[in-house]
Amino acid sequence: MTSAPDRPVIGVLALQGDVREHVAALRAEGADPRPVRRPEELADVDGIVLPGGESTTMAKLAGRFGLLEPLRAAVGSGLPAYGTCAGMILLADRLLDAPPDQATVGGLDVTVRRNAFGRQVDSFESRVELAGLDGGPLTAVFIRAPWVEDAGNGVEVLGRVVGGPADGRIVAVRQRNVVATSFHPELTGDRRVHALFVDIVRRRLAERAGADAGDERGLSS
Ligand SMILES: NC(=O)CC[C@H](N)C(=O)O
Repeated sequence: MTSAPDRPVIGVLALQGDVREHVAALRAEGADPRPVRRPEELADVDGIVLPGGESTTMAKLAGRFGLLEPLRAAVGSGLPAYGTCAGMILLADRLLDAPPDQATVGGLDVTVRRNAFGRQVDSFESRVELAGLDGGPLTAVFIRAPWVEDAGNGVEVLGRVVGGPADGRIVAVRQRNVVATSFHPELTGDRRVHALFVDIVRRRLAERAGADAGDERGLSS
């Protein structure tokens, strides 16, 4: 991980799902996005995006491509990660309404319910206000989306649904360097969540560069 903090290398898990849209949004925010399909590619990134798609398929493919354990280890040791929709499901420590053998990467101390908005409601749009995001509510596109059923103490709730039958449901969370949204900002052209994530990645790179410089000067042991 030797990238310059101003142009961090951000991987997009490219096994299935809406990879291209994330690549475009990350590039527009000044990152150097790269598709990740193999463990060697994961080793080169400063952050990782887990896209929307089908979480059962993605989890199976991640296992088959030997990526599940490396992803767990990387996210577990602080690699910034951002998951949208199926990506949120992959980052959850616990799942509801999932096949019993569905594996996750984990890293977020949350219980996520798959297809939570009901089968009739395949997709819809809603305005969601996100904590810490300037510029007013964003248009959230939900597609067979999950929600966060409950969140542990260390998890910051960034956004909830307002109004309708799902009023108050948690749809955006952050725990340290891990961010997840039930919806798909990569599909709307509103790049504020990607900007937030790129900023998390940049800050971590800068911190690590500072720590390394300290090591070289013998300032830390
Ligand atoms: N748009 C999406 O990512 C849908 C997620 C899908 N329902 C799943 O469970 O994986």
